[in-house]
Amino acid sequence: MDILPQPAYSRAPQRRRSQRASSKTYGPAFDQLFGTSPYFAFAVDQGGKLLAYNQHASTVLGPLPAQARANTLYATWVLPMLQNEALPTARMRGYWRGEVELKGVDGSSHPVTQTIEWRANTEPPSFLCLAYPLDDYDVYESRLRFKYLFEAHPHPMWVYDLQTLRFLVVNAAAVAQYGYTEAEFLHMTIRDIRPPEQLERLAQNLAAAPAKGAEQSGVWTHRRRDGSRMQVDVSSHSITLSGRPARLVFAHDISEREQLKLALQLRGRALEASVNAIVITVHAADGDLIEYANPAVTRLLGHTPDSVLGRRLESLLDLQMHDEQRQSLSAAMQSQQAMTLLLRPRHRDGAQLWTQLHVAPVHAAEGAIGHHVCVLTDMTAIMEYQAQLEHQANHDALTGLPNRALLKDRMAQAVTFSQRFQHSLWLLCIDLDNFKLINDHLGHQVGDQLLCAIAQRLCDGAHEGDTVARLGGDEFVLLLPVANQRPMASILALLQETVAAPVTLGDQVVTVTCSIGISIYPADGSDADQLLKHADIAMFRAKEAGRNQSQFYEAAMHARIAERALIESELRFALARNQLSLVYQPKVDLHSGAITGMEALIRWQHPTLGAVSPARFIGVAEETGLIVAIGQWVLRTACAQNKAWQLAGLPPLRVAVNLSARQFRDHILQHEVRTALEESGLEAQYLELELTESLMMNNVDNVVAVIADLKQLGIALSIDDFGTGYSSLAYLKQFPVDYLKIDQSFTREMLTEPKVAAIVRSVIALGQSLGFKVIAEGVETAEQLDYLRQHACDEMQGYYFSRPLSPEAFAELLRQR
Ligand SMILES: Nc1nc2c(ncn2[C@@H]2O[C@@H]3COP(=O)(O)O[C@H]4[C@@H](O)[C@H](n5cnc6c(=O)[nH]c(N)nc65)O[C@@H]4COP(=O)(O)O[C@H]3[C@H]2O)c(=O)[nH]1
Repeated sequence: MDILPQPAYSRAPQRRRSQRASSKTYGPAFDQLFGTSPYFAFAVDQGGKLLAYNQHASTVLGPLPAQARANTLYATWVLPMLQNEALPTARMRGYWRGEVELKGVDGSSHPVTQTIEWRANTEPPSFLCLAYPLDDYDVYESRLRFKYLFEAHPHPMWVYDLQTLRFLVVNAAAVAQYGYTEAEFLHMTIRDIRPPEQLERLAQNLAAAPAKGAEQSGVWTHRRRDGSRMQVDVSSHSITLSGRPARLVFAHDISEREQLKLALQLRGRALEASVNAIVITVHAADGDLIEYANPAVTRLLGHTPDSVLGRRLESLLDLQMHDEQRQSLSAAMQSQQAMTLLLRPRHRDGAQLWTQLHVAPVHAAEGAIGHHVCVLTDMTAIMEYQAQLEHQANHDALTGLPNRALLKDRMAQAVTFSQRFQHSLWLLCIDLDNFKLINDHLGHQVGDQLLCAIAQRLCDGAHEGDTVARLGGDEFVLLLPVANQRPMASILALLQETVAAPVTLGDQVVTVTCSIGISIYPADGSDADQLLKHADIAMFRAKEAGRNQSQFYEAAMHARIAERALIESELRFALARNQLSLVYQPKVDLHSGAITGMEALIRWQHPTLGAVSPARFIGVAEETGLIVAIGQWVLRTACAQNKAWQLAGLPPLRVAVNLSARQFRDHILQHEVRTALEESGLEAQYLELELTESLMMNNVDNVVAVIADLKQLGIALSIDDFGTGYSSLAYLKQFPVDYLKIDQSFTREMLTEPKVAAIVRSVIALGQSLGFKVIAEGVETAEQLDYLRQHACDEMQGYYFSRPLSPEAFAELLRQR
């Protein structure tokens, strides 16, 4: 094993011939190989008889006595240990190596490393013994060093022949780590432990092998016996082994280290690439200081990582404004456990953020907390979105006012407050009058703008603590929590004035009034729902009472609302269930007494409610829109009935049908009228439509256009309830009407109220001067009849002549006359 630094005397090997004495018995090959070797070389047979020895052995150990040479070696050069242990072991295993002391003939002692190889194929079979002298202490010590550095080295080491690339010697760690036995290694070349893709690199490396002794190193992939691979850090030195150029290789398995390095690199990269700001603080006597900050810190807080090193986390987060958060942070940094906090740090530019801070303590080897890993997640967008969602859930999208949900919440708080401090609480339900008309005529955009403008005005007038809410549509609510300290009457008046002030929307000026319903805590309800319901009822009452009014809730209103709800639900099925019918009231010429026509009046016979008068359900039908379908049915039924009477031979008369404003709004009236006439076959001159005065005056432009269309068909038109609305004479003359109908309230009072009588006379004179016929409704007495006749009223309608009659009764009346 001459990989040891060679002893001084071996550097100039004596190339003398070996003793020839035994060459015949052991063969010339021995002389050739070992004759001039600077080491001890000798061969013995199984009995210990010396077969050959080289010159170095004979020179250093001394020539053997003749009988020893002839008989046995043991008595001279070899210690008993060699005889008793080494040779039997070599015989058994093929090889033995160990340190022994050879004994010179003169009694001198020669420490050597002895290798013994069993050679079964020589004649006779023999042991080839090679020994390296260790008599020099340095050599001995380097041998020991070798033992520990090479053989017992924990990392694989080997020597390979630079020409054949064969392994010449491998250590135990190589055997253990590569999985090959030592014998297998010695039959392999260094190519065998390389994966194919590295062979070219190996070849290049070998070609560029450095000069003797120079170190070469690099990271390679090696293959184990089982095919698995490992990353090895290889360093090698050129040496000479048995006179041949070789390289001593040291291979350090760095697979784990590389994996660890990769894992660390990945983690480092993850830290750098994290969208969350990550800060590592180190524990210091007077508080934790920042030791590391990733780039996300800049994105989140505006500070560069370098600029925050050595600072405190608390100062980085700039939490001066938030005492409580500062305390929580300090508690988290002192806690032994991971903690998560919601904080409001400040960006370097002053912007307030929302962040979630997760603080995790890192324990040092001794167990104490050495570091804290602090992860800051930007929650600003999430929190803002959450706030936005909350706002959306609690506010009206159009006006931004609190919606019903938030109003109820505020009401619940206000009720609690009022209970505790014995205050009263007012709830005002404000509904815009005729808002639907504005929407329909001016468009939804203008409608929306108007709602926003009204919302703004209500807010402007509200006191601190009041809530202005929008419940949808044109309905606003005002919650006045400490109302008993305020002059409510003036508040209501001011409210109505505020709403009614003209609003300029683009190039239009819009004016809208409102109806206000008021409920008061605790008198009108003990909770939000009740108070809202009752304010709503009162608001409906205000609307019924003629709009632009305010109305306080009264218990009786509740019954009316309940009845209205009942009517509404039942009316939906009235048509389909054939519960509706028409009665006809004759119109009579005041001069001739002849029947000139009849007004068709609707009747509803309900199985449980009985006969429901039009006064109870027409208004509901108009509000719910059911009047459109009901109106169509009335029109078709009246036309069909009139035609049926004519076909039955009765004198042709004109049937008058009442129209509601809603029927005008849907723009299908002309179509409906034509269809009713066509289906029934009735000529247009036998149909009259009665329009109320307020209907005509509220939609002048639209009504004028529709009336012009209808008049072209040839039908007659009358203005119903004349005198109850606010007719403008300027408009009146635009309508091509045939009749003015004096409202029955005037007929009823004209004989007792001189002013009413004057109105009646004026209407008659006005109508006739405009070319209309005038008909008085509700004539019940002969006196009324006389008065009307006296003042040249054209026609009358009333119980005095006849109540409304069923079709059969009406036909009978006609027949009798
Ligand atoms: N006290 C008294 N009343 C008299 C007298 N003569 C007639 N009346 C009643 O006066 C109302 C006249 O009808 P209107 O003014 O058009 O007033 C009608 C009309 O506005 C509406 N209406 C009735 N039928 C219809 C319909 O088919 N369509 C529409 N849109 N409204 C209708 O309902 C209102 C009430 O109808 P009715 O209850 O049938 O009431 C009828 C009639 O029965 C009298 O001498 N004394």
